[in-house]
Amino acid sequence: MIGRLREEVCALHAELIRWGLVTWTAGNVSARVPGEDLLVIKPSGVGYHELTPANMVVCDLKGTLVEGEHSPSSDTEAHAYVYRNMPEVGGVVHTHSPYATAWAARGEPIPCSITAMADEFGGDIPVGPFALIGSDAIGRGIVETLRGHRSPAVLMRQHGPFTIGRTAKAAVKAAVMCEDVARTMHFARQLGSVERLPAAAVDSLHDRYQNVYGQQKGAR
Ligand SMILES: O=C(CO)[C@@H](O)[C@@H](O)COP(=O)(O)O
Repeated sequence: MIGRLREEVCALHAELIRWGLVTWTAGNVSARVPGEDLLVIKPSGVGYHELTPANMVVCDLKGTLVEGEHSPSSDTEAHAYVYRNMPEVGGVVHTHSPYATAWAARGEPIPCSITAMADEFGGDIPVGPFALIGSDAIGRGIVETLRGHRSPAVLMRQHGPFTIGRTAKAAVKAAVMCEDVARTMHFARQLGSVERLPAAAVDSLHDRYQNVYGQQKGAR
């Protein structure tokens, strides 16, 4: 299981580069090890082109290194705090994607004014508190903001987006969609005012997208 997760987490880091969500060594992806108090995450400060399944790091859910030659990501404690406090979460992602990070820099939630936001986020993308790196403060801010919230993304104030998902792949998808809607809403706001969708429409769109869209059972 851990070997497969090393491969999956390594491959998902390449998606952050592919979708233009990170610069240099910023950002990180982790996956919970099912049934274990463990997570797999990238090594800190290692270039994306140098990441391999073998240099992924295994930590316990306090953020302590369990297996690996490298120091774990600076955000390991934040990811670990989320896993300890949100048992339904299987993956956590952090990026510095430019448009979402610009909304975070302003401390402004992204208003749910387009159907793509209702689909993936079920409402606004909220802002979490500013917190310094290197403790579980960021993790506390993520959990405080997202617990009971439909959005899988939070804009940590003056820092950048963190996303969660049932799997690491779902958390990466949320990070990709977060940057996509942050960009669209940036353009919309630049050229005029925007209006939120009616709550009933958001509920209906979110339900369809989460439960029917695509090849899900009952889609036909
Ligand atoms: O923003 C932060 C920490 O929150 C960056 O240092 C982070 O994106 C990358 O750090 P790591 O290389 O994962 O240690």
